[in-house]
Amino acid sequence: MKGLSDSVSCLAGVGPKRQENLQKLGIETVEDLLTYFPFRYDDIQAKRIEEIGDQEKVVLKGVVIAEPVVSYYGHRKSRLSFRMMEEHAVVSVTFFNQPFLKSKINVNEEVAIYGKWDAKRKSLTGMKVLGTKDQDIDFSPIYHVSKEVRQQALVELIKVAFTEYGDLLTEWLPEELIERYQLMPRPEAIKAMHFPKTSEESHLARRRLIYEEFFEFQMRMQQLRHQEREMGQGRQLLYDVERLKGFITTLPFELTEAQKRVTNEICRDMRSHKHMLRLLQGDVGSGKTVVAALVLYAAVTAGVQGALMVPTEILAEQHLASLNGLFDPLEVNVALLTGSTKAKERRHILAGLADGTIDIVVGTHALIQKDVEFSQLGLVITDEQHRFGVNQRKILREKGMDPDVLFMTATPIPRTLAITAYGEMDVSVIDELPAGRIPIETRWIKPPQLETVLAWMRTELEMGHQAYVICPLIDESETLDVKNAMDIYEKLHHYYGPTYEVGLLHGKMKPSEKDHIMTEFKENKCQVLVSTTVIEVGVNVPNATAMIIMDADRFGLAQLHQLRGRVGRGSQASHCILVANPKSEMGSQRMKIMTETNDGFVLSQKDLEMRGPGEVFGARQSGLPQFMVGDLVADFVVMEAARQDAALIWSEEDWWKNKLYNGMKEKILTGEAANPWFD
Ligand SMILES: Nc1ncnc2c1ncn2[C@@H]1O[C@H](COP(=O)(O)OP(=O)(O)OP(=O)(O)O)[C@@H](O)[C@H]1O
Repeated sequence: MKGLSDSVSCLAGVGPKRQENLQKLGIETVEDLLTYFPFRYDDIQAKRIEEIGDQEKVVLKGVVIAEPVVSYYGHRKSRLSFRMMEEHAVVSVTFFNQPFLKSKINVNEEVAIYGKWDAKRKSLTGMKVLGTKDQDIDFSPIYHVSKEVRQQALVELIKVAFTEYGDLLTEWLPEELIERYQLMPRPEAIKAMHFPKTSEESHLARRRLIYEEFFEFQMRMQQLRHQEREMGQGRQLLYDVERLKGFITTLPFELTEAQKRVTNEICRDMRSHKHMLRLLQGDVGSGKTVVAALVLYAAVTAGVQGALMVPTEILAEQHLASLNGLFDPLEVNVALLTGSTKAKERRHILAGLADGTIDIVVGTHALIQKDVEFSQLGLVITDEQHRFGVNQRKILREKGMDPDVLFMTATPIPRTLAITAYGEMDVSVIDELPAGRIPIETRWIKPPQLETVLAWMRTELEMGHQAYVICPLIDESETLDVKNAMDIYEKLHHYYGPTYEVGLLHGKMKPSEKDHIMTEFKENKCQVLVSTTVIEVGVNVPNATAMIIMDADRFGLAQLHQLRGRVGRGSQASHCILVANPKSEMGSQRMKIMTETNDGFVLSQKDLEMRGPGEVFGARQSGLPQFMVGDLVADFVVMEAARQDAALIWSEEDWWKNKLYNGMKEKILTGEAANPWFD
């Protein structure tokens, strides 16, 4: 029988290769495909020519006013040019190497052209001719795609899926909620997300799906809490206070008041019968790693093992080194387990974890693989909680382990938002930086001043310091980002070489290559590191005192703050230069705020205030759960409503016995989460 959980390979035109490519986008079943929503729409009506930024991709509609001309040059190269009258202005359009398009361009006829805008020349470099009658020129959905799966192909496939499976889509939200919020029915909303007829319709569809997504999330957070209670009492970890105090006296610095406070909060949880489910928040550089070390050590003195899970191998190694440094005077056996741990070493570590001779293990997801057994796992700490979620926790439980769990994040989230976003989790905050830090000085410059900055950076390098140059996300496609980073790398290599070594780090590199270049940078064998945002989380190179962030307006405030936190980690004065030419007033404001404050909480509060509901597709804040349709910040009100609705339902005893909730029972109690929000 046909079902939405059928593999996409059941669809006409999907062979093994295509299936594999879709899988890379996270699309395995027909339902995955139908709910693979566009992240924005190209809305051509909205823009006037004066508002289009230079090099921005747009669709322009107009009447062709001069016969198109094709001229050939070079080896099989051609240029097709014509002029069209847009609403108020004459625009010249050029297509390269597509002479055959000439037949589609007729004088006095209306055309719609998708292309890149050159603001100075008032001309458009065409990329596509669109039919003007087509409704989709107004609302062309734009999906996150890959090199192998293109926009158009994806749209066609979604159409096929709708024809064959569309009528199997069902409603699961309770009637009372649909009525209360006047929500569009689910099947209709899903269809309108892909093929909206009007902007109004697309708005209503999004509204419905945002609520649905947040509501499911909140229902599952409640479910987690509920299971927590069902599980009954957790284990008390009776740690040795004297040994812990002794450890604190060996630290090379005095703990801040905030560090003491959160350590107490966590220790209290460990000592109690309750399972710990706590989020530790601290601004970049606030000293979370030390707190992690303290509580891991506490767990060890209670006779159990601890695990520290981090998202990348680079970070795992770095944390291992920090822990080993801190534990130096103590008898603690710490091991490292990642995807690249060699087989023999791995066997050795697994044996040590199973027989309890290893006290603490630091690692990546490799830690929760099937064959990893612990003797007595009592505490799991995960750094950057969004990468480790409910599902992994389930895996640990299924191994017969039920450790206390502490999530750590460097994203400073305003408290109200944190409570809503993390449902029922307890939250501890380190809201103080260690004394003696020199605040990072942040400056904002326009691209033409870059030369001056590069010259200034040379003086930093001459003082023996190191620098980061961060390249932005350019496009939906990672390939272009990498190319951009490479261009900048080439340029700097030319500029600083051979006196200074320039390195390149990007997401497409193999883990071993990344490790290699990171190590070179740490050991100061390379002085300038050009990088895409892969370095964002947690890298600690105190000798790096300068950072240049290219096209800084493409990043969200929270992300800029995270990036900036990579400098200013030592005792030297540090600088962060934002290179940006923002196209909007809001963009300029954001750059300005960055230069005015170093306080992550202030920044995230500002971010929250500035990002009105208008900017629904805005850059997502890192560190928060990831949603497919909703935006936690812009749609905060919806999230809060969903939280209250879910809490109310769970407060009803055995709500699943209520017939009105039949659809929801299936979805929440038996189904898998549609979106692993924290992964
Ligand atoms: N109380 C303290 N006094 C002085 N230095 C401290 C203190 N606590 C931590 N440090 C130092 O501050 C630096 C940053 O600490 P740590 O790496 O733990 O920060 P973090 O909160 O994990 O930051 P990030 O999220 O940016 O990685 C480290 O070099 C650490 O040794």
